[in-house]
Amino acid sequence: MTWDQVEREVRIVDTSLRDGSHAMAHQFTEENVRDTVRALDSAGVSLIEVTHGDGLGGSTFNYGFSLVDERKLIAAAVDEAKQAKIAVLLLPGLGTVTDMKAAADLGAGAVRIATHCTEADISIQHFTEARKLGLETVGFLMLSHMSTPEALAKQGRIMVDAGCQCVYIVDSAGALILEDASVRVEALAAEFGDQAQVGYHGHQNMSFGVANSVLAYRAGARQIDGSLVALGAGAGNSPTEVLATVFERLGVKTGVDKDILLDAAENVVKPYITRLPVMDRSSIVQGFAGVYSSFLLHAERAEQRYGVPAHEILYRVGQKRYVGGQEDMIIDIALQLVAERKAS
Ligand SMILES: CC[C@H](O)CC(=O)C(=O)O
Ligand SMILES: [Mn+2]
Repeated sequence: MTWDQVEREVRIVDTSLRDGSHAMAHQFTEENVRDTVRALDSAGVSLIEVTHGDGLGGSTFNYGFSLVDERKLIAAAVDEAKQAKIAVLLLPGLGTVTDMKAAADLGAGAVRIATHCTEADISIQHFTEARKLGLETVGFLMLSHMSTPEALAKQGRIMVDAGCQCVYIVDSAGALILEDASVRVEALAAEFGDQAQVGYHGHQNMSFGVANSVLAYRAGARQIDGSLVALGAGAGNSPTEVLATVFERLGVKTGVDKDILLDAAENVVKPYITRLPVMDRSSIVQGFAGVYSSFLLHAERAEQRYGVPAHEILYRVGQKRYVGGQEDMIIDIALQLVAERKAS
């Protein structure tokens, strides 16, 4: 059975094995992937994302090397999934069309193409090629808090015209608070009508992941991301098991079995997590200052190396409005802070 045959009013998409890769410092084993996909698949989750945290081709010095080649992990996920489709993430400029074709050859059925929220035009070629490959297509407008609903709708329109079937408001920094999320979703839904769906991807840095997801659904979002045990960058994503429980309590059909997800969170994912996502000072600062969640571990490493607190580094990153791809600049900020401390 495919996801569109099951009665569901909203589709819960799981990104534990992609966004969670940031929190795991990209150290997923094949066994982690197999166990997690088996559990999600049996719970009825119809789309499961598996890739390096920064998408296809992300295993590099700048972003951090994967323990296991992501192609091996994608193949393992495809092998375990009985009903679910496996999705891969691609950031144009980091991942290539060749990487996307290789993922499709391995059996991936969907690609989620992510750009900074003002740069949708760099995704056009990738959407065109993805549709030729017969992949389901999703667009991510990352760091959506940095733009207005109207501007986001225009960027979403670029993706839809290029062949994207669902555009996400991505709260990469966990910076959106309640209406901030719903007005953005509403603007996209009004722009697309029935030409494309709208999705919502939340982070828990200021604890709004699940609440924003409910508001996003009410504003018209039909795909909502989560991660088991919130496993994701920063303070993590909206927990998949909580999304399923809350939607069931609200009487919104998701087509997934919350009890299997609750069991998977406790007994499959929690035992292998090396660093539980938490709302601590650094991740809360990320939400407040609007900093990309995946910068957290980079800032923590800079703290270890240069002796300046990660939360101070992250404040400065927020002031400078850095975006994805500027991970190496975190070191510059740490060095500046060291110099300022010496000078004072
Ligand atoms: C580097 C890609 C990024 O982690 C995508 C995402 O999940 C987000 O922006 O929140
Ligand atoms: Mn994310």
